Amino acid sequence: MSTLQAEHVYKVFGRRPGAAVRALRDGASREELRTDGATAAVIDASFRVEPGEIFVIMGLSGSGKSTLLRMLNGLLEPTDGRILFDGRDLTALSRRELRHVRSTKISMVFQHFALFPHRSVLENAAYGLEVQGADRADRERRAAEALELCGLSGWQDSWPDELSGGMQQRVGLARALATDADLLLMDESFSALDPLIRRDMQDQLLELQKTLGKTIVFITHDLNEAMRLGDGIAVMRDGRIVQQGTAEDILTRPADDYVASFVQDVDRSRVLTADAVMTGPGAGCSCGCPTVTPDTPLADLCAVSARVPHPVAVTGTDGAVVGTVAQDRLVAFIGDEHRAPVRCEEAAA
Ligand SMILES: Nc1ncnc2c1ncn2[C@@H]1O[C@H](COP(=O)(O)OP(=O)(O)OP(=O)(O)O)[C@@H](O)[C@H]1O
Repeated sequence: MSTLQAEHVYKVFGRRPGAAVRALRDGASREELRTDGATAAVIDASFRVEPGEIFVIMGLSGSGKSTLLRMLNGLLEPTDGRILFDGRDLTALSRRELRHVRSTKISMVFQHFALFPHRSVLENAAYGLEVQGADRADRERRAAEALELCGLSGWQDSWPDELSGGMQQRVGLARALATDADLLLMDESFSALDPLIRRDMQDQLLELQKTLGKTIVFITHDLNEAMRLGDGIAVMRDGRIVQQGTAEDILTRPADDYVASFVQDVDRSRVLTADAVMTGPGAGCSCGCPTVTPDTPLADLCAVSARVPHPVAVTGTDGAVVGTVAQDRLVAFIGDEHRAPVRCEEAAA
């Protein structure tokens, strides 16, 4: 499993990129650079993706996501800063070494499935292995395994145009998985799919991730998708990462008004879980009423809370009470209200 790290990475397109980075460090704005003919696509991006983690880079169009992703797989060279893959500086590798890393350690899954129309599903899934130079029997075996993982066994001999959009994207995913690469880079991979199929794909990715434990960087402009998938999320705006954290961090402590305006439409009851709202275990509960686990979404916690006449106990894997959630606190979190509750007479005063 692999670690990926970006250290103060900049990418400037256009005139005098080195001078533009110095100007940015001295406080110049992106607009000022633009009048000088330079576009600062990525500005001072730093993050670390741990092995087996799904790291989501989220931002609107033009915020710099794709440029950042292309630097992560060495397709673009940073104007400044370093990309470390398993501790090795990608920018310091020779072309040959970089090609080797890209074909064996890193796989990409694109938004538009990029399948070859005149190759069968199996041949499409085997494409990355062909690039690696694997022999035919090996490629077919590994591609068939990957297709099975993605729920496509039985479709090996079909042509891409016989498959629905969701299935084609699964072939794209199988192609990325077949190579055994540790790092998957997914660029808006589910954005072209209908909402229900998109949700299915997200579930399937989370399911696969449990067994395969890849290190995944996932680009999206959809905050709900980011929150469903991401162990860690970076929110980009105008080339900068304006906030990094878990879905809960971003939802409950947005770094600025921009992030706050983004999260206002998120369904908090589905994203937040019991451990975000629980307080200390207190006296616990011995009456045998229903309890929840820390990863229970608030929507499900509400259902339990409605049936229990006192705070709901949150229990760990060993059954011990690790926290409690009072109903007023639960309602406050769903309503994005963090102040202490007030009593009627105080409210009226
Ligand atoms: N090759 C290039 N030359 C000049 N400017 C570029 C180049 N590639 C990207 N840019 C600019 O860099 C900025 C960031 O673009 P980028 O494509 O990385 O954003 P994005 O968040 O991925 O957007 P989208 O979701 O629309 O792809 C934009 O202003 C874009 O116009």
